[in-house]
Amino acid sequence: MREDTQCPVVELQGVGRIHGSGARAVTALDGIDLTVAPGEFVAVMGPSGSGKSTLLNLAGALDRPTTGRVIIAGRDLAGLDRTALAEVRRRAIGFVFQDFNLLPSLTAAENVAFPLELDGWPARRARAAALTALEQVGLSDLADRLPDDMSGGQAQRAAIARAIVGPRRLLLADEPTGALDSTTGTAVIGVLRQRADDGAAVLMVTHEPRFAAWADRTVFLRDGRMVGSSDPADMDGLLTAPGEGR
Ligand SMILES: Nc1ncnc2c1ncn2[C@@H]1O[C@H](COP(=O)(O)OP(=O)(O)OP(=O)(O)O)[C@@H](O)[C@H]1O
Repeated sequence: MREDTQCPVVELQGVGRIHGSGARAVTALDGIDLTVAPGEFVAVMGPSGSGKSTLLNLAGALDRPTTGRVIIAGRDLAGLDRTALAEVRRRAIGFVFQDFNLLPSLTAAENVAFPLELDGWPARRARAAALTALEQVGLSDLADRLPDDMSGGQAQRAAIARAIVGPRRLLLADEPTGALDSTTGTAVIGVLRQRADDGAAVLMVTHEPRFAAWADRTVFLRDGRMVGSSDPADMDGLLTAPGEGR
């Protein structure tokens, strides 16, 4: 057990990702080395187009690198077929997508319980875990509501509940506060912080230094390369690309 908790949950070694090919090839990431340990909360910042979502997709086994290695819970993804990759995603990883990806025909509680049921949990136990996760994000009252009847912020919180439910070791969040007001955003970041304190590895993309401040460290991307890793309070000058409004 002790040894297991020392092993990184996710490791990117010399990772590069080129989208497309030929004249249309875009180097989204180049030479990325990143390790996230159990209990560690890492923020990823950088201008639009710097490769943050690509990095998260690779760390979440949703994409494969063009070069380098991605290792999740000690398993090199290069050696896994589609079925094994899907199992790693289902069992080990919770993912909060920028556009939430809730299933429209399922209620909030059903959306949250769904990955557990896919994993063989009995329905009643999965629902109980889903209700606990919804309570953690302040959404208990909306457990039986459909995504179309929720505000953007409510849907985002349901997506976060789905990512934190169950015993997942890696939590990946792509701008999880984007649709939330400041108070709710802070509460949600508190939930992610708590997951890390409970032993999960958390990797979160954010544009907001005040949310990155909750992380143990922040890595900064620009043009697909890691250009810094430091206290978010010192990074304001790095956050905005020339001519960019953010
Ligand atoms: N499927 C794709 N096909 C072609 N190019 C892509 C694809 N996905 C991303 N890119 C390009 O790769 C680069 C990195 O994109 P990525 O979405 O990872 O950046 P980002 O930092 O997450 O941006 P944002 O903050 O706007 O979400 C960009 O130039 C983008 O246009």
